[in-house]
Amino acid sequence: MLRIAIPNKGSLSEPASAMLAEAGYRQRAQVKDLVVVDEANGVEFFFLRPRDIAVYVGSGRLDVGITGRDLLLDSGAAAEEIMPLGFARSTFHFAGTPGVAASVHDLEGMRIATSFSGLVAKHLADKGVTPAAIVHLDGAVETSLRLGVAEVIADVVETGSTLAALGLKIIGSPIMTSEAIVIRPVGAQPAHEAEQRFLHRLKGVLIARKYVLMDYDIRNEHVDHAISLTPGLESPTISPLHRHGWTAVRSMVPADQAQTIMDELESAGARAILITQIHGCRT
Ligand SMILES: Nc1ncnc2c1ncn2[C@@H]1O[C@H](COP(=O)(O)OP(=O)(O)OP(=O)(O)O)[C@@H](O)[C@H]1O
Ligand SMILES: O=P(O)(O)OC[C@H]1O[C@H](OP(=O)(O)OP(=O)(O)O)[C@H](O)[C@@H]1O
Ligand SMILES: [Mg+2]
Repeated sequence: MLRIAIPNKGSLSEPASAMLAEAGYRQRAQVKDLVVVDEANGVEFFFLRPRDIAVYVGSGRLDVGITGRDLLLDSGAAAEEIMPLGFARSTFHFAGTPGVAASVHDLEGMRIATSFSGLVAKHLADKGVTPAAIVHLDGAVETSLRLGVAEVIADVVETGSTLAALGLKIIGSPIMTSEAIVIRPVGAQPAHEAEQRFLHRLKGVLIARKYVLMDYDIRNEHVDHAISLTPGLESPTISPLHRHGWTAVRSMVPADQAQTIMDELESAGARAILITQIHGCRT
């Protein structure tokens, strides 16, 4: 059986489970369930702390896992990213009270509080900066400044509202950008047929979320122009309409551009333009 690590809590947990359900896998009946066996798909899911997932996968005890890119780098585990999943997007920054530092080089000799000590230590070493200390905290890192534990923090930023609420400013450029990813042990090949199927299913979910299906009718002489607006992933489907001189076109288009493309098709003479949501996909 393929053994997969899934986050049991935090920002990664719910979207990861939603994606697996969309991919047709059995999910937890209770939030406290630690293991779910999906016999039909040859998969066993282990619900683990997001931080521990890279450690389990890096050790080879589990075949694949879903975690954050920042957590993978922070762990230093011998696991590698094989697929980005597009949720739990964030950036990772240094921050402090206004004026405390302008760039990473000003952090020399300062105390830096973070939940990502491995990631911060590596980044500072790469930049040739030696802090006085990296203070490891489990969370609520922003509060550490007010309590005098550190001069600067390094933390996850999504909307920036936590920093803004405390009057803190970002220092320098982002240390990294992160999102949920699939990982496997460094150098491992897909061990099981079930692993290939798992990756294909997730890829299918990503495409189904990103695209919609567009149908429209257009006069034959405008087909070439219309197709340049809706080229599809490979090639659009073209069928003759019963009404003479007209063609029906079906194509996949990026969901976030669908309305603009409809405007352009309408101007190009297309009629009966329909959008249908895609519930599943294999390319
Ligand atoms: N506000 C956020 N928006 C988007 N992604 C986030 C946010 N906070 C954390 N993450 C991402 O979630 C992952 C951290 O997961 P983890 O579950 O350890 O922390 P968490 O989501 O902050 O949960 P908690 O702090 O409640 O334990 C990282 O990849 C991080 O980039
Ligand atoms: O830029 P924002 O949208 O404000 O999001 C970023 C905040 O979200 C996370 O905190 P979380 O709520 O997980 O608490 P934690 O600090 O205890 O991890 C992160 O650690 C930041 O504090
Ligand atoms: Mg958090």
